[in-house]
Amino acid sequence: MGPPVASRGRAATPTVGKAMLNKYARAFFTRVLTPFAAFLIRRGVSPDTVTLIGTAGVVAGALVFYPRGEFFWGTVVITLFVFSDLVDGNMARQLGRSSRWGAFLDSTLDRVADGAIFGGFALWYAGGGDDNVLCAVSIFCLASGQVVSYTKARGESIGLPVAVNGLVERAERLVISLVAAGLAGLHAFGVPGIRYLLPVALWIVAVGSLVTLIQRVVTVRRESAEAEAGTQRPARGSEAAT
Ligand SMILES: CCCCCCCC/C=C\CCCCCCCC(=O)OC[C@H](COP(=O)(O)O[C@@H]1[C@H](O)[C@H](OP(=O)(O)O)[C@@H](O)[C@H](O)[C@H]1O)OC(=O)CCCCCCC/C=C\CCCCCCCC
Ligand SMILES: Nc1ccn([C@@H]2O[C@H](COP(=O)(O)O)[C@@H](O)[C@H]2O)c(=O)n1
Ligand SMILES: [Mg+2]
Ligand SMILES: [Mg+2]
Repeated sequence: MGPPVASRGRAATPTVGKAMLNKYARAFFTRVLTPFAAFLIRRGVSPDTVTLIGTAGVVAGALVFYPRGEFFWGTVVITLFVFSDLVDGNMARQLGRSSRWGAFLDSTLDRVADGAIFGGFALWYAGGGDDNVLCAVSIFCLASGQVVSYTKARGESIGLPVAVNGLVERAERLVISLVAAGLAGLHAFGVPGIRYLLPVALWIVAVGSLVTLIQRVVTVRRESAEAEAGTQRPARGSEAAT
């Protein structure tokens, strides 16, 4: 087994097949957030500090507000902190200090933040939201999102490129859910007919995550078969010798 293909995180991510947001929105937000990242660097803040505080803010916003059905304020708090996930890497790159540890910390805490967001939805539907089906859909979104990310991490750890990102990456999962939750939260301010956006978004994320999971598993199976065939193919001329 060779060394992990993508052990340094984003630099090794294949550019083909990137999902739309990661392809286009990331470049835009990089331009917008670079001055802020530079400001934090000048103030002596480290990328790891931004990663940790950003995750803590997302977790707090999700678990304080969502289980009570306060979707507007929960989404406002989460949105304030979630962009730290783009700022930390930006700071590391400006400092020339992108590291394996940073990639590990970033990805690991992404999973924590996602767990809190979809866990917050599940807690609402298990309690005051009183909807077992939507509670189950929220749990499915939580679990499938984690597994989707795991497929890439595990595939790369066994030396495969995993050259597919799939239909619904993390950025899509977050944008679809958070935009819908923020808008659904306006129901509390008297905006009619809007609270159904969150259930619709959760179903979209659930189905999209399942499709993405299948895309990634199929890719890893193909790449794995190609890699095995490559290593098991007899050396040239060895057939004649036996
Ligand atoms: C009047 C109504 C008011 C409503 C209140 C406010 C609403 C605000 C609504 C939404 C805001 C959504 C913001 C979401 C921003 C997400 C940014 C982000 O952090 O994305 C993370 C993503 C991935 O980062 P990484 O590369 O660090 O992570 C990798 C990833 O997790 C992999 O997982 P996988 O994809 O495989 O499942 C792991 O495998 C890997 O380990 C890990 O490293 O970053 C990006 O992809 C970059 C693109 C970001 C795009 C952001 C787009 C934001 C678009 C719109 C926001 C504003 C919309 C406002 C609408 C308001 C509507 C009312
Ligand atoms: N504390 C951190 C966080 C991130 N990195 C590096 O940035 C990459 C992720 O970039 P994002 O734009 O998606 O945040 C990650 O793979 C690391 O290389 C870091 O070094 N320290
Ligand atoms: Mg990050
Ligand atoms: Mg991240």
